[in-house]
Amino acid sequence: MTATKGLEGIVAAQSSISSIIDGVLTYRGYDIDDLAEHASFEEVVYLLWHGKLPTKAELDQLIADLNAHANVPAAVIYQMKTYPKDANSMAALRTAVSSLALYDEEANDMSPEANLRKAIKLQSQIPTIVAAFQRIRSGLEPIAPKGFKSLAANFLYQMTGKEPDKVAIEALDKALVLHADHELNASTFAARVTVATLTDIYSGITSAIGTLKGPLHGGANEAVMAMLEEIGTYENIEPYINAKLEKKEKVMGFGHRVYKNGDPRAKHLQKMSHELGKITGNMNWYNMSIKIEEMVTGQKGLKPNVDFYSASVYTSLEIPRDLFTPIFAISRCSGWTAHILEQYADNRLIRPRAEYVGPTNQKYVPIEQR
Ligand SMILES: CC(=O)SCCNC(=O)CCNC(=O)[C@H](O)C(C)(C)COP(=O)(O)OP(=O)(O)OC[C@H]1O[C@@H](n2cnc3c(N)ncnc32)[C@H](O)[C@@H]1OP(=O)(O)O
Ligand SMILES: O=C([O-])CC(=O)C(=O)O
Repeated sequence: MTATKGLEGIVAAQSSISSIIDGVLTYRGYDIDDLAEHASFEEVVYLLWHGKLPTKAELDQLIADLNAHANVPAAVIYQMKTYPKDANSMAALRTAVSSLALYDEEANDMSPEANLRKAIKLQSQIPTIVAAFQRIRSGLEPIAPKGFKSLAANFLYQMTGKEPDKVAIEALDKALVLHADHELNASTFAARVTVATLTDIYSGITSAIGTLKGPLHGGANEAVMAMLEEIGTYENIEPYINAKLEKKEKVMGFGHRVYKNGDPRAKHLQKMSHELGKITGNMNWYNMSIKIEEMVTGQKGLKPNVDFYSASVYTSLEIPRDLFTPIFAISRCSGWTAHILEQYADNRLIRPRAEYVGPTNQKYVPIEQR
């Protein structure tokens, strides 16, 4: 038995949800480029869950269901008010989502119908939790969702209390489409491993959120913005990036386990970053990002991943830096739940082996002789 570090190249599941073949990403066979240009996030959620694009009636029903379930139990909001004001945003989300299970009477009902209903509740309540977290720590009361036709619009409204503008809604909606699913990434794998024990969907999503939080995965978008802010000015880029590369430190937002010739989502986010920079009149973060890309790709051959340009996109939308990864979770909830439903439908416990490399033939030594 020989281990493969990080399970690189190991095919660990069959799935019909998304694929990465020759650098092309598809959701249910639809190219991400096509979906990014034309589909709304709600259409993508339907596609991931049901394997087909919705009819107008099916889409309207999904939007109505999402709106109907978007209110979070009062007890969860009450608990959130007791979180430390400087709580880590992903830790807060993980804790709040875990506690949703306590107030859902069908949390442990394993029927496919109940699991789909819980997927709808999670998809609509995670944005409410993220927006409530932002308001509570700002000393404001959480706001109930307004019943907009898009989750992006509801979320922006619930976070700011203002009517969101069209540009912001469209940009966030596209970002949600781009982040929705990604084959067997670490957080989706964590979700599948968790529910393959036949535990409940809330446990699976709680595992996934904890996994997405790390800077090698979803946490990288926040780390990219922290790096841009630390660099501060265009002139500082060269010395900063050169020093990092010389020290063999990672530049956040670059590299990928699967894509070696570039992440197909990054070009969409780069374009959005450019357009939003022009609209807001602040091209600084975009220009800095382009320069960093030139250096990292030029010197290391590493290409930007989905997290790199999403940092400047979210900053242009005036979203606080530590909400970038929670917003990733809002989107990826659709993929996580699709994978959980797929896992339940044809389940087998996920239990690989480890290659043992520790000492052998040890003999117990009584404590007074050690
Ligand atoms: C949504 C997402 O999860 S997308 C990924 C988000 N994560 C990041 O952006 C964090 C920065 N990137 C990375 O840490 C990695 O590229 C990962 C985690 C994405 C992929 O990791 P792996 O497939 O395990 O690649 P690994 O870390 O082994 O890197 C291979 C080589 O490239 C180098 N490398 C990889 N990424 C980077 C980077 N961002 N900056 C500098 N060097 C890098 C490594 O140092 C390593 O060099 P070596 O062979 O000289 O030791
Ligand atoms: O697939 C991965 O390893 C990480 C990633 O890009 C994602 O989850 O979107």
